[in-house]
Amino acid sequence: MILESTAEVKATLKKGFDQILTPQALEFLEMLHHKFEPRRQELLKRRTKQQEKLHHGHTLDFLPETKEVRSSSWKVGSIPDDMQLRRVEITGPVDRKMVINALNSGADVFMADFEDATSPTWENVVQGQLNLRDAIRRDIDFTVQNGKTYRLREKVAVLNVRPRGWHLLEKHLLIGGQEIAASLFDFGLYFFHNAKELLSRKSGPYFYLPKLESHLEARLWNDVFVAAQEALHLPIGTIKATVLIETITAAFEMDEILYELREHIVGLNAGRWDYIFSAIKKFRKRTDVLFPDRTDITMQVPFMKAYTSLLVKTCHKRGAHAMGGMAAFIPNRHDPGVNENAFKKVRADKAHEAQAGFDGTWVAHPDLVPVARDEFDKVLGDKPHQKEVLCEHVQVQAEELTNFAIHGGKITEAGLRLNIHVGIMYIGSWLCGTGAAAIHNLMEDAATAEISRAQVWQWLHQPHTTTADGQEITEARVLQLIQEETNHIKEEIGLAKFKNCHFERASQLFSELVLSTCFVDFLTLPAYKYID
Ligand SMILES: CC(=O)SCCNC(=O)CCNC(=O)[C@H](O)C(C)(C)COP(=O)(O)OP(=O)(O)OC[C@H]1O[C@@H](n2cnc3c(N)ncnc32)[C@H](O)[C@@H]1OP(=O)(O)O
Ligand SMILES: O=CC(=O)O
Ligand SMILES: [Mg+2]
Repeated sequence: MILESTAEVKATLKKGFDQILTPQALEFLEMLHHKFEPRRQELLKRRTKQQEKLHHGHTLDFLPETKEVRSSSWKVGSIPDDMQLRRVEITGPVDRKMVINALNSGADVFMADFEDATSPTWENVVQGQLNLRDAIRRDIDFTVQNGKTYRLREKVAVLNVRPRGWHLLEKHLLIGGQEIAASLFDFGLYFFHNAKELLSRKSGPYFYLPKLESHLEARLWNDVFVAAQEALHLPIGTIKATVLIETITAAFEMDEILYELREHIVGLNAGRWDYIFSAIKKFRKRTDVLFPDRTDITMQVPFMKAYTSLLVKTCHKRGAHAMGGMAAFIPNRHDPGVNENAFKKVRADKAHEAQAGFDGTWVAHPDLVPVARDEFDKVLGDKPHQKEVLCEHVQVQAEELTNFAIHGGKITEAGLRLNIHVGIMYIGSWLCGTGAAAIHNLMEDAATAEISRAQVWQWLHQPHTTTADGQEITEARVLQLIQEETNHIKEEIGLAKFKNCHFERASQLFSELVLSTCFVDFLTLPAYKYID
């Protein structure tokens, strides 16, 4: 029986978009939606229930019901040749120039990002698919106003794609009147159009999976992969994925996540920024857990060290790559001082990661590729990875993953102000269609901005929180600082940009997010209402 399609695109189709949103591709998305939407919704409800339990004093621990998975001996499946060496991975949004620059950057892998680094306007997400499709076929160029043309070099980075997380919807595609999950939209279109082409070019459909909160969410991805491969008559295991461990709940289920996806997974990545956000979010009401200024939550604090060392150990035990994360320092080609600082900071961060046993890492900017490579080369030499480092001495208990004490950490007026400034700047940029921005020489994206607004929320809603000078953080004080920082931003970027990019709305949204007694799970959920 042939069912009539119920897919409905609620947006205009720009030039070329019809080549992505073909009837066959929509039919494929429809199949994924019908098969998996009910489970996605159940899993989101499960997140809410778990949060309630944490509010009521429960803490996190390794799962008794999956003890066998942790204690038995098994390994992940085969890893394709072109995913063996991933010493340096560049990440970035999916706009045409950036895609070409990233593929040409000299990095081993390019993670094209529909998540933290992309503001998911209709234009960005569909044009992004077109850009990736063209890049895979080496049929891509881009000319800027001054006449400079961008083209692919002979040797380019291996492409991995990060679809949006399970919590987001794509409002422009309805299936039977229901908005499709953004994860299925991004994954489905990329896979449908490119899987076979990639295989013919001796690569494959490779993904990064963001913001998973449990192994059951990994199981859902695994089932999506199986259904997608079957639909295109491709062998199971064709898809390969790296899962970001960037929620504190997932840190307790790393073995289980690898196991659920064992035919498809090649590694775990330490997504440090969302991880910090998740720790704040999950424990935001616990009066014994009050996080200091964002700048004090470094990779060296106990809970971050515990999680990253457990990640390396778990990956290596199971034959998977352990991938490091993003140092936020961004160079500036016009400012040698900023450059020098960024290189120094990133070098130190990458040196730590390489020594801790990671097999590769992320950079946010092409100029950082050689810096990160250099530090990994020093430790790895000629080897593609260091999976033989088993870290058997590492013993991480639940208490260490949830030991949020930060020696010497303080909440300061400057830290409060900075969080407000960065939060509004980032939301303004996101509403204007840009999902990653250099703000005061730091890379800010959806994950880092979440930390800023979650911290202000926590400091305001935990009774009688004070800054180091003894002043209480009250609603009136936060509102005053929001007003002052909004004015500073207006001066900094100029009235025209302030108005055109809806910074007033960004400031309003930031206020709502931090003042509301009910914590909003992701800032991108309410912000999505304001973009087309
Ligand atoms: C927490 C996480 O999830 S981290 C992963 C998600 N975040 C990201 O991926 C952020 C990626 N980085 C970026 O988007 C950018 O580097 C920014 C926005 C931070 C800074 O970008 P810019 O302000 O354009 O930097 P800058 O002006 O120094 O760029 C110089 C050149 O490098 C290019 N470039 C900079 N970053 C990247 C990148 N990540 N990928 C490809 N090209 C890049 C620019 O396009 C520019 O090219 P051009 O000279 O041909 O015009
Ligand atoms: O996605 C990466 C992160 O740090 O968050
Ligand atoms: Mg993230």
